[in-house]
Amino acid sequence: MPLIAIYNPACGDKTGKPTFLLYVLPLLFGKGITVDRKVETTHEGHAAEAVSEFAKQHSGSAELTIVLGSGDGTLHEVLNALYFLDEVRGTKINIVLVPCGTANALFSTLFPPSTPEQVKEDSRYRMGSVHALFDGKGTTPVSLAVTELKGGAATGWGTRKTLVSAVVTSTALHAAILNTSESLREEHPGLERFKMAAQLNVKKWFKARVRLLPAPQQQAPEIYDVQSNSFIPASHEGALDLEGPFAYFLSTINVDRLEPLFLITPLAHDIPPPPGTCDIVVIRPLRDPGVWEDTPETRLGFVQRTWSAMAGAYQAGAHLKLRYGEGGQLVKEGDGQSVVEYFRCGGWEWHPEPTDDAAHLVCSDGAINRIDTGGWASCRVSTTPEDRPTFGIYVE
Ligand SMILES: Nc1ncnc2c1ncn2[C@@H]1O[C@H](COP(=O)(O)OP(=O)(O)OP(=O)(O)O)[C@@H](O)[C@H]1O
Repeated sequence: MPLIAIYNPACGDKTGKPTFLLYVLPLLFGKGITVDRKVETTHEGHAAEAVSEFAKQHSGSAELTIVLGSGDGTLHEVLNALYFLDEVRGTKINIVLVPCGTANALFSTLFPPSTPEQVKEDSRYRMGSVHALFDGKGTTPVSLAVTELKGGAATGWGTRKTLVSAVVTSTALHAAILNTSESLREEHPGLERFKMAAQLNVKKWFKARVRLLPAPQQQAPEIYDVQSNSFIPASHEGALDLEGPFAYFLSTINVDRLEPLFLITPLAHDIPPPPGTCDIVVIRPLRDPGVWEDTPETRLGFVQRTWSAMAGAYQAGAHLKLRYGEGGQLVKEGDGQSVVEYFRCGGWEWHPEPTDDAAHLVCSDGAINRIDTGGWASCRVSTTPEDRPTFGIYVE
């Protein structure tokens, strides 16, 4: 089976190159596995170029293997390059994932670490996917969310850009954090840059309207009900509209976390999602009984609510229990409004208010894109993989 090994030497704490030279390539060699091409990426987009060229050369192969040393961003590049390539329609793409990035959301979901340091320091743990290849284990399918950025009146109404995500698609605070964090990468290569970026953006509210769409097998989008610990229909039929403003709007597939210990969508693990669905976490400040309007004061006052929810995600998903108590304080029990709304459905539309520039950012696995003024974004979990390649990751 054709096999390409690619590593990004610049991602995370820049250990991709020594990891491949000291561990991955010798292990493959020791097992007699032929590496048809080896690529050290030299620039953004290089991984996409390399896999596209390799796939074209091996057009017609039923399967291709990619040994990838990266974070979620380079994986995103690879998936986007191959998803749209005619030469690999119907091809099974098997990925051996070696975590070399900053957050490594997909790897740490598939291989939950016992400590956050394990992803950086435990070389046996980091080779989990490599060993799964050796052991002849099958691959776990990777679901994909397809996001279309639609133009506005000034730029034409059609689809301006299509993005494929395997981890996260978000707007609002999370997209703002990823946008800011890129400028901090050089000085702060570790996870701390996401916390610094959060500090800089947490006061913002994002003006938009959302439509949640049911998956093919759902009558309606579903919402998590903490009392019954299950998902229940969120509307009587069809789509569900959510009015903003939003503090947080984020959807995931394949993962329950965005960092080894940041479990933002923990139900993706606890209540396994049916095919064709994504998990969505929303925070809307106007659900707070103490917030009547959008003013600089209410935005400032809400900051602590958002921090509490984010802190809960770091405490094994405790944010799902947070609700507004009678005195306005946050509590973990009772029947007050939940701070976080947790949905499961087939996709969503995000319609930003044209005047709110910050609401126009869309994050797709860490890559930041901008919706045209007057435009909107449509995200759907892919349910028609027949005319596309399929992707799987080797997991122990
Ligand atoms: N040699 C290079 N120099 C600079 N950037 C590169 C190079 N090779 C690849 N890139 C880019 O580096 C970016 C970051 O990579 P990646 O997302 O995999 O790591 P990360 O951001 O550290 O980890 P994570 O996404 O898990 O937080 C990608 O957008 C990729 O295109």
